[in-house]
Amino acid sequence: MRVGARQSDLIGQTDLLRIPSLSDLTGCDIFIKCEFQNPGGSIKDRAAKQLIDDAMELGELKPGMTVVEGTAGNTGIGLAVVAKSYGLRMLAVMPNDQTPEKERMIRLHGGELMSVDPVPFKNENHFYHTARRLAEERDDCWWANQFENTSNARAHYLHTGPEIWEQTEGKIDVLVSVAGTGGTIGGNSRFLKEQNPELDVWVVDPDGSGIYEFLRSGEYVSNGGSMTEGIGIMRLVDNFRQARIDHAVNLPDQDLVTLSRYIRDEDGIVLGSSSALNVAGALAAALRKGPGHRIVTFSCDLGERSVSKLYNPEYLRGRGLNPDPEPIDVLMTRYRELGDKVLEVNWNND
Ligand SMILES: Cc1ncc(COP(=O)(O)O)c(C=O)c1O
Ligand SMILES: CC(=O)OC[C@H](N)C(=O)O
Repeated sequence: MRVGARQSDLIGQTDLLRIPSLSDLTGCDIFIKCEFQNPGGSIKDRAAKQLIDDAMELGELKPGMTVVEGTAGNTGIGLAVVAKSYGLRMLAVMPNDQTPEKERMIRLHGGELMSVDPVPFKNENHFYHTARRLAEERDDCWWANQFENTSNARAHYLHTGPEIWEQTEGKIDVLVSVAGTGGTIGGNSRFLKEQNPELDVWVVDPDGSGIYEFLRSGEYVSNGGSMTEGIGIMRLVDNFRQARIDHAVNLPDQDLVTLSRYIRDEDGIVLGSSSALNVAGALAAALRKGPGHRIVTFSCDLGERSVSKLYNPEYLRGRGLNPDPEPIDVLMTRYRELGDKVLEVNWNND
C-alpha cells in the first residue's frame, strides 16, 4: 500500500490479474494488467504523468500554464488529473464522436473541453492540428503531443514494463497490446525484450486502423471502421517506432461483443472496448502457441467508458453488429484457424 502526497503519485503500480475463465479454457496463464486502477481510470494516466514530469524538468512547462492536448478522451482525463496535482490547467481538444462518458470525466476533473468534428488527419481541423495550433498561438500553453513526444513510451519503459517483469518474476512468454499512439507497446516491448529477447510481442488491431496493413505491406490502408476508441492509427508516429513487434493480428468488433460479455459473466470484469480487443488478442495468441504459456495484456480502461457503444444493443445493431455474443467455442474455433492472418513481422527500429 502506498501513501501519496498528490493524486498523481498514485499513478502506476497496478495489479496483475490472472483471468480464470480464459486461462482454464486454453491451458495458458492469461493475465491483465489492471490499468483501470489508475486515478484517472486508464492506462493513459501513465503517459500523462511522464509527459508533464519531463516537460517540467526541462522547464518547458511551469505551474500556472495550460496543458493542451488532442485526445480521444483518456489522455485528456489523465492530463486533467495530473494537471490538478501540479497547479496546471488543462485544455482537451476531442473529436465529438467519442463517448460522452469520457467528455464528462474531463470536465469533472476540472479540464476544459473543446469538441471538434472528427475529420481525417490531413484536414487542418483534425484534433491533433487544432491542439498544436492553440498551443502555438498562446505563450502560456504547452502542447503534450502524445503521438510524437516519446515521454509517453518512456512511462512504460521506466514503470509498466518493470512492474510486469517483477510481477511475473520474469516468466512471461507473450505480450499482447493494442496501439493508439504506440506508447504502451513501445515502452513495454522495448523494456521486456531487453530482459528476454525471446519474448513474443503481438500487436492487435481493430478494423479501420492501418497498423496491421502497414506491418504487412508498408502502406496505411483502412478496412472499414471500429467502435473501439483511443486505438488504431493511420500514420507512423514516434512512440510506435519504439516498439518491437513479432506478430500482428486484426480482429473484428463482433468478437469484442462476445469476449466482453464472456469475461463479464465468467470473471466479473467489465472491460472497455480496447481491453476487450487486448483479451481477444491474448486468446488468439494462447490458442496459437498452445497450453503452458504465460501471456500478459492490458485492461486499459473499464466498460463504464464504453456504455454507450460496446454495451449498448441499439448502437451495436446500428453498426450492423449482433448484440448477442456468439458461443465462446465457436469464436475459439475461428481463432484456431487464423493461420497466416496472424502476420509474422519483424518491427524493430534499433
Ligand atoms: C482506451 C484506450 N486503450 C488503449 C490506448 C492505447 O494506448 P497507447 O496510446 O499507449 O498506444 C488508448 C490511448 O491511446 C486508449 O484510450
Ligand atoms: C485516437 C488515439 O489514438 O487516442 C490516443 C489516446 N488513447 C487518447 O486517449 O487520447
